[in-house]
Amino acid sequence: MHAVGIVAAAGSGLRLGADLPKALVPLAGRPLVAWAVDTLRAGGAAEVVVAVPPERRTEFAAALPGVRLVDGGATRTASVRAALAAVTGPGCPPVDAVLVHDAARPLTPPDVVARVLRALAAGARAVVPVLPVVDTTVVVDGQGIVTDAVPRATLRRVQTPQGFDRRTLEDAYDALPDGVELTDDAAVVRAAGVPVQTVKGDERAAKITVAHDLALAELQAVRA
Ligand SMILES: Nc1ccn([C@@H]2O[C@H](COP(=O)(O)OP(=O)(O)OP(=O)(O)O)[C@@H](O)[C@H]2O)c(=O)n1
Ligand SMILES: C[C@](O)(CO)[C@H](O)COP(=O)(O)O
Repeated sequence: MHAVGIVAAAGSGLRLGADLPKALVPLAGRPLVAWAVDTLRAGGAAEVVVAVPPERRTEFAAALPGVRLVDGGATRTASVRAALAAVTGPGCPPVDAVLVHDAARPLTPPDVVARVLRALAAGARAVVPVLPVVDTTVVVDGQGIVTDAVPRATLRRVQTPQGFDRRTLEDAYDALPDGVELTDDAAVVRAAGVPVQTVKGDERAAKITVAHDLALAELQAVRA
């Protein structure tokens, strides 16, 4: 199966609060985005394209020598849409599958990529890695008072990379009206009525959102 990888790396990382775009923040001396590119390659992506903040292209090019960059957009949905057009548009080599990964999940083991690819090869049109919810989960009102508890046996935390049959992902993005922003690509294909299959995720694929996440990842990277 010929799979291409897209890394969404055009976010600013407001919640992390670094003085660099989050994808350029170093983890064990290497930018987060470089870890994410390596994961996709090691897991089986034949080519990787990275959506970057247009105004920071020079720094991303220096961090990722030889990697194809595209200008990302103001939202994750816009960034993935731009990268998808670049890897599947007219004149691009034929591609069976697309893997969409977050630069913000640098320590994702290549095994997760391989599980997603195996599910696609077995016939799934859309695949996401997931983990169970381990905390009691509640609903609160406007005053922060708990009003209900959510049964969690069927809840899952969704990670990346998410894998798609190429045509399925293209058609779903084409059908998504401009201006509609969804938090991930599985939501885009679900909006088009496509069933999304799950495979086992990995705690090491945690997303770096706040400073504590980066501190934990540093410890993990040192031990790996
Ligand atoms: N316009 C955007 C926004 C986000 N992303 C990417 O989507 C992934 C997941 O987003 P998140 O972790 O929420 O990153 P940020 O949007 O940068 O974080 P924040 O909301 O704290 O600013 C990240 O790898 C981020 O670079 C992107 O490519 N383009
Ligand atoms: C794509 C994602 O990482 C899956 O868990 C997540 O939805 C991104 O979250 P964001 O906060 O909306 O960027």
